[in-house]
Amino acid sequence: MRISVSSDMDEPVARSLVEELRRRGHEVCVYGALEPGADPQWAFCSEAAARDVPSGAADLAVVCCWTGTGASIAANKVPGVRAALCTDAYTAEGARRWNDANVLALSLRLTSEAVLKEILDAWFAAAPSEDTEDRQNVAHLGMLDAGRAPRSRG
Ligand SMILES: O=C(CO)[C@H](O)[C@H](O)COP(=O)(O)O
Repeated sequence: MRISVSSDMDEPVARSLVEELRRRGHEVCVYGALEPGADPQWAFCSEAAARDVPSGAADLAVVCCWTGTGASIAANKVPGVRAALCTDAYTAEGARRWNDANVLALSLRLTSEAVLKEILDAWFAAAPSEDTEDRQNVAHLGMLDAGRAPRSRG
C-alpha cells in the first residue's frame, strides 16, 4: 500500500510510525517535520498528506500533530477525505468499519509505541461495513463534500 505520512513535529513516535509502516511492506512518502526542508506547520503538512488520498497518489494517509486535532481538522477539509482521530485500537477498527475512514490521524502526545502498533493492527485488519445504513452515512459525507447533501434528517 502507498501511504503518505505527515507530522509537524519530529517526535520518536512519528519516526516509529514510518519505520513500522515500511517494516510492514508499505511504500511511505513523508511530509512536514519528517521531510528535510519542508514546511512543518500542522495545517499545511496534514493537508499535503491528505490530498494524496483523493488524488490517487496514496491509498492511505496518516497525519500527526501533538494533539491530533489540528491534523484531523486540516485533513477533513480536503474533499473526499474521511479522517479519524484514533487514540486506541477499538476506535481505529470502528473508524474503518463504520466510517470507511481513509485518513488516520494520530496524537503524538497520547500514542505510545505499543498503542501505535495496536492501532495499525486494528486499522489494517478492519474492512468497511456493507451495512446499508453505514453505506448511507458514508455516502452522506460524500454529498456534504460536494455541497449536494439533502437537508439533514437531524
Ligand atoms: O497539536 C497541534 C495542533 O493541533 C500541534 O502539534 C501543536 O500546536 C504544535 O505546537 P508548537 O508549534 O507550539 O510546538
